[in-house]
Amino acid sequence: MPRPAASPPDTIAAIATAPGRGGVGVVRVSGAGLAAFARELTGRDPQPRLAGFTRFLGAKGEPIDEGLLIYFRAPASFTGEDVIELQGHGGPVVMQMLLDRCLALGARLAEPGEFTRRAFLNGKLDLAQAESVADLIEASTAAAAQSAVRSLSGRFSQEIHLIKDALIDLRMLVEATLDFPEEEIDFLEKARALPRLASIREQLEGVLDRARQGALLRSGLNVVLAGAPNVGKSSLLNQLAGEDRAIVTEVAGTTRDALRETIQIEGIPLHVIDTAGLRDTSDVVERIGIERTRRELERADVVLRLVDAGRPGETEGGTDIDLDLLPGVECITVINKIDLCDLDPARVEHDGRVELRVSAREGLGIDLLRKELLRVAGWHAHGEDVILARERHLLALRAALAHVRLAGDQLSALELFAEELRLAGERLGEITGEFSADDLLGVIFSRFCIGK
Ligand SMILES: Nc1nc2c(c(=O)[nH]1)N(C=O)[C@@H](CNc1ccc(C(=O)N[C@@H](CCC(=O)O)C(=O)O)cc1)CN2
Ligand SMILES: Nc1nc2c(ncn2[C@@H]2O[C@H](COP(=O)(O)OP(=O)(O)OP(=O)(O)O)[C@@H](O)[C@H]2O)c(=O)[nH]1
Ligand SMILES: [Mg+2]
Repeated sequence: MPRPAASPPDTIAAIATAPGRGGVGVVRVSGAGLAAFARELTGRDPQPRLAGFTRFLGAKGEPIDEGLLIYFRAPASFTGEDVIELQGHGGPVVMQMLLDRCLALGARLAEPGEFTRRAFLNGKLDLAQAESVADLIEASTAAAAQSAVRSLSGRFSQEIHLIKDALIDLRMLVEATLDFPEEEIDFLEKARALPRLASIREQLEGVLDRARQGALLRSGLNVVLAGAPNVGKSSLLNQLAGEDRAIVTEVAGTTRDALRETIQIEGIPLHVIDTAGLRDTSDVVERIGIERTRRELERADVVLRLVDAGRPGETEGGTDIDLDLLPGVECITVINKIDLCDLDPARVEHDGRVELRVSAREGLGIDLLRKELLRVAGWHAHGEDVILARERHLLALRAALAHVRLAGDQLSALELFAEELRLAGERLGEITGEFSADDLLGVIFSRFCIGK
């Protein structure tokens, strides 16, 4: 929703391309009256939305660089304000000189996310779309990027609007009936209020489920490899990563520091953490490493508890993980080194606990392990359906669903029924930014990179 601006906005500028050297670099400027700004910079009048080859001039008319200038006249721009882009040669020094020139012409340095924030405030994007801009830039897998693009195009927002509209329709009916109390019961029948409420609930549940999948796609899972020394944790990390990342030796106590490697399975980022083997030791360095293992275990979503197939009970002075200390953490027991005792790769389940038999060194049973990781992660979605949600969206969806469920319990008190529907709609409005406080916007946009 566009908001009226009190006074003309400052002109902001930033280098929009990544730091470092590249073929082309872009300085972006947004504000009011930028045609004059462009004239000072190039010595000629810019043509809206035409990329013109020009020289970019310094204060004394000396050339800083030559490149393309694009002038987007408000409101037809990314931010909805006048925007100019200086597309110059992509070196850090020349980019900084172009930026300094813009600052000298009256622009100030943009804050992180400020261009996108202005796009939001000018009604070019809603809040969920603005967030998806950052998610797209940060996406660590192609699947996550595709989901972010769908949100950017407004698919997620549209679904939220549809549910919100259904809530409003139902509420209007209820409020109309409030004036005729004797007809309340009739109303519920005639307006098919209950089936309509049930349908809204189902839609919300569906969106929430797909959003949970998206949250997984967005942030991934922490998978911690833990167990006694020498059971093959580092070998398993290397096998999952497909390259030699961790040092592997036959010496117990090789890994000292936790090592983190992000892999992906079907587009889900998994942050696999190799840790120091657990045992009582007098070695100072190793003790600190083991302390770190325990910290990683506390942050884990999934623990792969490794055991040596040849010596299942025995831990070479090592200690096993105390699962009781890790409530809510999924644990998969991985029996490693099956090649040494003629076992086949397998997935075995007893007492609800899953055990996988693998050989990290020979690469046996690794596919089973990958599948199992997806299963415990709760991944069951198919590409198109996933909504790349943030924690903020999940909270709002859950709260909206709770209000819709409460409404179902309030059929004998229509005022309360209507109030729950109103609250549910309000929570959904938070997602698209219709009811967002300034401090929330501050938090969201400050996490963007500069120039975005
Ligand atoms: N050079 C360049 N590439 C870029 C961007 C940019 O700002 N500059 N973008 C920055 O993120 C993204 C593209 N996003 C954009 C979104 C809207 C408009 C824009 O001019 N919108 C106008 C006109 C639309 C039209 O003609 O159909 C508008 O919305 O009114 C431009 C870029 C990615 N690529
Ligand atoms: N035969 C066989 N040997 C393995 C297998 N996995 C690991 N090993 C060997 O076991 C030894 C220890 O492997 P690592 O991966 O370093 O074990 P770790 O659990 O990381 O050990 P620490 O870092 O000391 O805690 C190495 O000699 C590996 O080659 C396997 O599947 N089969
Ligand atoms: Mg190791």
